[in-house]
Amino acid sequence: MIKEGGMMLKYEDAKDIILNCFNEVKAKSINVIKSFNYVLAEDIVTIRDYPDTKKSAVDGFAIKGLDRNSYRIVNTFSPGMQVDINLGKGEAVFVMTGAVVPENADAVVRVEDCVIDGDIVTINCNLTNGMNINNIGEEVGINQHVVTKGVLINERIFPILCYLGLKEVKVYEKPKVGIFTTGNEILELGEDYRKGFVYNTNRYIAECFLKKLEIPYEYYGNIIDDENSVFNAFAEMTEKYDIIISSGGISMGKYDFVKKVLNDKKFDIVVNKTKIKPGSPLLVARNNNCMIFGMPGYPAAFFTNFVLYLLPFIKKACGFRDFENKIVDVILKDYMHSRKSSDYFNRATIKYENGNFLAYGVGSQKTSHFINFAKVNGFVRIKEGVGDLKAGDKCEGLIFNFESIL
Ligand SMILES: Nc1nc2c(c(=O)[nH]1)N[C@H]1C(S)=C(S)[C@@H](COP(=O)(O)OP(=O)(O)OC[C@H]3O[C@@H](n4cnc5c(N)ncnc54)[C@H](O)[C@@H]3O)O[C@H]1N2
Ligand code: MOO
Repeated sequence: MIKEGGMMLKYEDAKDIILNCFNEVKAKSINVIKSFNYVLAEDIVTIRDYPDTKKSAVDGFAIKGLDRNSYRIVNTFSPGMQVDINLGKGEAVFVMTGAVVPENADAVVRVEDCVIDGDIVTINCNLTNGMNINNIGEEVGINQHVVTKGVLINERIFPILCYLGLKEVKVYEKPKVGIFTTGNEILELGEDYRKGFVYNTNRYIAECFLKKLEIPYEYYGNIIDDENSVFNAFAEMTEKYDIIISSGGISMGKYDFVKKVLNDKKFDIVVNKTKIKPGSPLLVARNNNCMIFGMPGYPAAFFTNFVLYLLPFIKKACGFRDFENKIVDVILKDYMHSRKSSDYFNRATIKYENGNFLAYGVGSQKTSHFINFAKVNGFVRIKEGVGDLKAGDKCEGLIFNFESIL
């Protein structure tokens, strides 16, 4: 157990310890219809050719023989019809877009390029072999690997599973998350404001990230600053959840009971404080198969820790292959403050302009300030020992909301 006074962990070391605490993710088979927003737990391989018959790419006439311009129409086929005829030389069939064309057809001619007179069709364009025919396996052949496991079944992947006609798919089970906040001064939304109180923000920071990933969670409530209540919350929740997120009560205050309970009771502390700003007082503990994240109370510190440590952990627990945050090289557009004693994660607006990621400051970096997070889509990481940076300097940027850049 790492107790107070132990070595504060560097960011990467803490992240590695947290990510390594991780139990194997279980997979289950579910109906494809229910698989949206799960992470795929198997590679997807085609079980047939696409298409698996020759098909017409246009509404037109499938013809046999390219040495003439008039053909006798012998049939009409629309998509889905079984086509088991072969054409004789000089014969044509009217085929709709997507219809199967006879195996031995040489080409399909668009209806606009034809003149129809009774059962004779005359062609008004140049003919080339195979024109307007989609051939067997031309999109993807049988036994081809088309989607790799570990990706989110999102609006790109889900339609592919439908296109392939899969019924069941293997996905990773999602972790069950429990959240609670602490503090006598916390008001829930909708409660009348009382001077000196704060509205519960951290609950919703957690909920927003979890909702976006469609991870099931329960909010246990706000626990008053009382040791037994905090202990009972942890004891009850470790039975029910894979991940517990608590907020507040982990610094040096008289009523910081989260820290006291996690340190004094049977929980196995794996991280106690990390050398970052904001949000150094992070406590991560394990209890059997449950991971407990005792997060700092200030919303700016809670948010930063969520992005740096919890998000990669949760994504790994969901089975994501790419669970780490996106790191880019940024050029600073504004001065950024740091102290050499820690890694400073300066909140920033990161934009992509003329081939470079540019990081703009958003004003205050005080942990007790939060409102400017409205402009934040990433952090500029000024590493320990570096000191302040000025406009034009290069640095490492971490983007947690890539959509905001595009
Ligand atoms: N003597 C010391 N004091 C502090 C230290 C230290 O090392 N020695 N560390 C400071 C640092 S760094 C941070 S960060 C904070 C962390 O404090 P806690 O995690 O114990 O959080 P609380 O004291 O409970 O609350 C801090 C602040 O945040 C507000 N808060 C709490 N929960 C919520 C919530 N759910 N939604 C919105 N705001 C919340 C709370 O009212 C306080 O204002 O400790 C420093 N102190
Ligand atoms: O690290 Mo604390 O987050 O300075 O306020």
